[in-house]
Amino acid sequence: MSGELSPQAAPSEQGYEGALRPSTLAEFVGQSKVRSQLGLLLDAATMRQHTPDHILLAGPPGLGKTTLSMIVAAELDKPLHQTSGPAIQHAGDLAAVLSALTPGEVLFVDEIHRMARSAEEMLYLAMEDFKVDIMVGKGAGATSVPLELAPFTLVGATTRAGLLPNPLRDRFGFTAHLEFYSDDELASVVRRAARLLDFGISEQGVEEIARRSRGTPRIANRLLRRVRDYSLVHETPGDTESVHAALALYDVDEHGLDRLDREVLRAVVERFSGGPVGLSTLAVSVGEEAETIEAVVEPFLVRAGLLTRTPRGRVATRLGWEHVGIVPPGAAGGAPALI
Ligand SMILES: Nc1ncnc2c1ncn2[C@@H]1O[C@H](COP(=O)(O)OP(=O)(O)OP(=O)(O)O)[C@@H](O)[C@H]1O
Repeated sequence: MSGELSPQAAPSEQGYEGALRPSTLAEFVGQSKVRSQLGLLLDAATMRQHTPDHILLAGPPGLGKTTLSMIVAAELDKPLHQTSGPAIQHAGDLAAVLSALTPGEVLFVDEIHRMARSAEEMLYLAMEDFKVDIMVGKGAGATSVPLELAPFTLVGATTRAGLLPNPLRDRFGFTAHLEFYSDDELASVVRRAARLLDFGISEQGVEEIARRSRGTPRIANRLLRRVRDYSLVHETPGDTESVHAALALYDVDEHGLDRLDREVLRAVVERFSGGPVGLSTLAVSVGEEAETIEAVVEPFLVRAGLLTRTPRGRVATRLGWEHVGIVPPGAAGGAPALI
């Protein structure tokens, strides 16, 4: 198995990321509901010999959206064309991609919520009727020429499903909401990756990495690679001590919070007295993009019970205060106004 990951096959860390991707639905760990729903959709389409409905994958980064798009193409035995919303800035960019698709091809558009409006409108017709109208010429002499497309399946991925306009969202026949993974599921991801990387790690080491991976397979794989580096350089076994030492070096705390998670939580508690604080104010205060805070940091802090979102802004929970090492107001016997 480690032959797949030989230096020739994967000369870089990015290569390892790709090599660790499961390539079938059966190998894909967790998300059991999504797996069965997707499996049924693909099986039925194969039996009918039709292209399946368009698929929208929604959820925080690193939960397997790109991996699932590759699996969809592999299960259908069709080629995959990958692009992303930010790469489609004009309707013409999309027309070029769509007109080059072969029958049954799977088109993966990552960050689909960031596609240009003009392209979105072209996509509606393409998704529904496998047609686009191409504008030829300029000004008063411009004419629209209809162009037939090969039937294709669009797999759109978004970290912010709420930003998709309704007409686009409605044209997907199936929407999968990916959830954070449980510690047990992440332990399976780590075990599988360790086997592929040919790295001997104790069961306690696996569980410790799983616990600190913010519910996210990409992070689990990344932490495993850092522990593997640590063991190699320090000539230590892949045990809990190596996991603790490596993760301490990379600022991952015992709950899996990284530097940015802690900074956001600390800002809410220390600078805004626990909140409520608005997203943009919070983003400025930690010097990060509001979108990163909303899509990457918050979902995990909310899930970990450290932060809540209220109509008036973000509020640190009692656990959140305790996590940054500050006694919440009212905790010593006063009237607690905390969640
Ligand atoms: N269910 C899973 N089982 C095993 N490994 C997984 C699973 N999901 C994701 N991974 C691993 O996590 C890594 C990240 O997954 P992927 O790139 O598919 O996430 P993503 O949701 O597309 O993230 P982003 O939105 O940031 O592009 C992959 O390299 C893959 O090895």
